[in-house]
Amino acid sequence: MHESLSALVTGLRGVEHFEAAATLTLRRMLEVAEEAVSSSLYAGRARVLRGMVHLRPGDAYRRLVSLERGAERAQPAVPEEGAALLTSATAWRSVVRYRCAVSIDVNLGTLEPHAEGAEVEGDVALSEGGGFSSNDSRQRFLGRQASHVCVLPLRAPGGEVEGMISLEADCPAAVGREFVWRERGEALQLFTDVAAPYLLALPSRPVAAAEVDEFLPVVGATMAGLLPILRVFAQQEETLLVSGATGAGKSRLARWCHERSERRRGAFEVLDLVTVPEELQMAELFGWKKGAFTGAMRDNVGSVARAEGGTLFIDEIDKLSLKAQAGLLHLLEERSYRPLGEGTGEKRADVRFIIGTNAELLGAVRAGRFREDLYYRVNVLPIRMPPLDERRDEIPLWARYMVGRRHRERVPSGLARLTEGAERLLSGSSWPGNLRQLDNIVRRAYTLAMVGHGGSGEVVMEERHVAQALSYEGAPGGRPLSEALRVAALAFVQEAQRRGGSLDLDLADAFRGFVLGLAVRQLGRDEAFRALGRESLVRNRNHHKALKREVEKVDALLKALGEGGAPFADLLASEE
Ligand SMILES: Nc1ncnc2c1ncn2[C@@H]1O[C@H](COP(=O)(O)OP(=O)(O)OP(=O)(O)O)[C@@H](O)[C@H]1O
Repeated sequence: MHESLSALVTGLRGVEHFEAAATLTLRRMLEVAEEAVSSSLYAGRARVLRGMVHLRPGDAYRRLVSLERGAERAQPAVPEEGAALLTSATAWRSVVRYRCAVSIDVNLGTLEPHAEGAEVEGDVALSEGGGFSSNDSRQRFLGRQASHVCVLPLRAPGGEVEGMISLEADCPAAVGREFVWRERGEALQLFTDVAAPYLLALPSRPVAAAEVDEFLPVVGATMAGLLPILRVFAQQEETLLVSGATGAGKSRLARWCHERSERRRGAFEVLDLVTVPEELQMAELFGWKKGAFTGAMRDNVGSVARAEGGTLFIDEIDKLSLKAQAGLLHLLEERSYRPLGEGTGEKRADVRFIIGTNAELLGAVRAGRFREDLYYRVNVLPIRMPPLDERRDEIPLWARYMVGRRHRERVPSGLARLTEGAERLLSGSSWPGNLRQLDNIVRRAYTLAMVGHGGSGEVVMEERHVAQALSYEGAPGGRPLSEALRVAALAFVQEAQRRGGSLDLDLADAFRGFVLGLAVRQLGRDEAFRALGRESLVRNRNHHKALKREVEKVDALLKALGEGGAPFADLLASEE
């Protein structure tokens, strides 16, 4: 065992991607399981099937890898038939709750934590909140022949459970009896603990972004890591929960999933609860019959009926009233509903649900504003859309895509582009409003660029257009200056670290140059110096020297970064 453990450590030191680390770890752990089976009383009557690594910090899936026993080569993050290879929400909750290995007897529906003294859970706890209660998770295990499953927590250095490793075996002879998991539990946990720092820290292997389309036109490094999971989630019938900040692109992602599902030929319906008053939510969802309430002049189908055979995306779910929550829960559990004013009989709903939220739903549960049973019912396949600030590599790509789209709306042929400086400025800004805010700025900058455009030839969006568009963003709700500075400082530190000491602290003085350069560009020379409290420099005709000194610091920084260029040279030239 020690040999196997040190071989794992050596192997992990040499890998660069999460997928490789996960495959290596699973291979070793499956060997341990196999040895245990062959020396147990189930030798010859049990098969070790597969293992899975599943990262889920903050309660949303981040990465997923599975390895079939006997598969020698590293396999894709999610195999083609991956639809069946999801872990169970119940298993995940048990690992988070007990923070130790847990054995699951799928046929009996029991789960047993390995730690001494931890209480044993039976059917009741398993059926709590949407896991095995809906039979989906259990069916998933049964569907892939797993009778006995061991789940082990992946713990971060602070002790938080940020993922899990699960191992599956087929051993009908052991139904209701102790399987090998408990006996080898400590060893398996040791492998898990050794691998945890690598699994939790390594980036995902970049994937070919074949999935790119108008709903997900840009896939940077972070989104590339999520794509394998999204691809699997898209094909499920179970409810998908998409969380993320406002404007991050949740509804487009929901549409992307619909387009990749078996239901793509059906309707994609959106019900945004922000736009529906509480008293009308039930009616909007389920529809109504003429006379069901004052003002109901004729029959009306609701969102569920419109989405029949397709997908219903319900956005801002936390805005749902408690009454409508009860209605939705019934719908999700029974797959049936009754339009308002319909006397008897329920309609069947053949709909896949995708739920969107930018609120922290568990907080709403704790505050008593959201039903716990509904929370578990919608939290089956959770995914978090990262904010734009967590996928900054995408900013210039999105900007180019948005400019192109905007231009085509106005002029079907012809070209529009951003200058390097314009892209750099967008990349350096922060985006609390995410893609929606970026889209707004790009549109504004495009309009500004069109003002000076003669009407023919390429439209070029320059840095000054972007700067001007950004200047309108000083509205409340924008990021405070101190925070923006913190983000910039952090970027500087990270870059310095990456370059191993070649980025001198004095180069951070470039900030003054950026401030002055951008101010002159936006406000004009005199007004800029006045706004920044240096009017006297203009009066004494010292302003040119001051401007030159400061923008040279910008040039020095860009040179050190290897980017080159002199973004404010034109300001100096016009003074000469
Ligand atoms: N694929 C895309 N193509 C073009 N623009 C996009 C795309 N995705 C997002 N955007 C821009 O971002 C805006 C917000 O996108 P979306 O509505 O999907 O976000 P959301 O996370 O659902 O927002 P909210 O939580 O506020 O409902 C869009 O209106 C559009 O301006």
